[in-house]
Amino acid sequence: MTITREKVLAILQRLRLPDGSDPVSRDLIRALSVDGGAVRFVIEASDAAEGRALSAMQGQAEAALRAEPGVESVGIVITAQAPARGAIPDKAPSLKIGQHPTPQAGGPARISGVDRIIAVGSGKGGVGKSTVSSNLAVALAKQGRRVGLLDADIYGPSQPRMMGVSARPASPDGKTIIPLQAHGVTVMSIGLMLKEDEAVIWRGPMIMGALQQLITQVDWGNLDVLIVDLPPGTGDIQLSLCQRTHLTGAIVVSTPQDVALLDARKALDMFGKLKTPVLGLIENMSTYICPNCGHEAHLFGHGGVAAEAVKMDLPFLGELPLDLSVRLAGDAGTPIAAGEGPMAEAYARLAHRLVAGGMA
Ligand SMILES: Nc1ncnc2c1ncn2[C@@H]1O[C@H](COP(=O)(O)OP(=O)(O)OP(=O)(O)O)[C@@H](O)[C@H]1O
Repeated sequence: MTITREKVLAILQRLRLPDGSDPVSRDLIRALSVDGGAVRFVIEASDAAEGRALSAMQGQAEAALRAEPGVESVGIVITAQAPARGAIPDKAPSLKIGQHPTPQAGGPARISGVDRIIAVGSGKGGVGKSTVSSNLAVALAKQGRRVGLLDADIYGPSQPRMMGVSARPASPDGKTIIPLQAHGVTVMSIGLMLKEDEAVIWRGPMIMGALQQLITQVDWGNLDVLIVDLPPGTGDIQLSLCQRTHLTGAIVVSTPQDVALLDARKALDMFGKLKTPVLGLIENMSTYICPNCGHEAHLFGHGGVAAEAVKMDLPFLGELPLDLSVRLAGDAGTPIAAGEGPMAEAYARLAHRLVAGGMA
């Protein structure tokens, strides 16, 4: 007898809270994972008082789950956010971006009209994940694919600058958000909904709500592939995206440096735990060729990501050189892949590989 995520949710839905509602409909269950017979999840209370009130339910949930055939262990954690009055906005910005996520029945959902979704992640920040996302999106569009780019880096959205878009997306009916178009790609970023220089200080549920809105409220149209530029690390956004959205898979970007690789391994471990297939690894800032003398240098080392891919039995998708033109193009809002030259060709090869493999 095996236990499934759906079965766990059905059991939890039978429990009653003091107000007569159940924890699933109240959207209190987070990070549910069912790994063999091990069931783990977080009950998220809105404050400490609710957390205390919910601790009775923790025992009932554990007893109900343990009684279920196939369940070997149950791990439940109650978290309660301390209210930080004044510091954290309760109200979301316009278009109500940043609401609490609504409960979602069943497993990860597909986006209607979108054939594939690829998440681009990294363990460490600054390794070029956003650069790879935008250039890959543009390179795929150049090969005739219908491509969307979602900037899910809520804390540091960089796609508006890299893709050269700044207009606020329209919402004729106040609900659907019309994404922007740039370099043949349909683009949406939380950065387009916020004022420039405005810091996002949201609690986990609001962040997850914002992500859910960006995915479900944006009119993505018909896409062959949606590229999702994740924030660095292994936090709420990654968890929420992998658990709520049906992903084709994830690509992990790293530099060959040991410290970056160390963090990349954590990202790979996270995708493994969340059962998101890893489509492959990319080595960015691999080789530097001096524009004056042609000397080839390896500022962050070389080949470390390819070696890691072999070790982990994962596809190595390619290496991208460190090249000043990449940064300048990104800063100027026209990804290097939109033009011609060796870097554009490197991205074209990467895009071709994904298309040939049925991944994009
Ligand atoms: N191959 C490259 N050659 C030269 N510069 C690069 C290359 N890749 C990325 N960069 C530059 O490095 C900086 C960091 O890149 P980027 O913002 O894409 O990284 P990131 O991993 O998305 O960072 P963050 O952690 O902020 O999300 C940017 O200025 C970008 O232009």
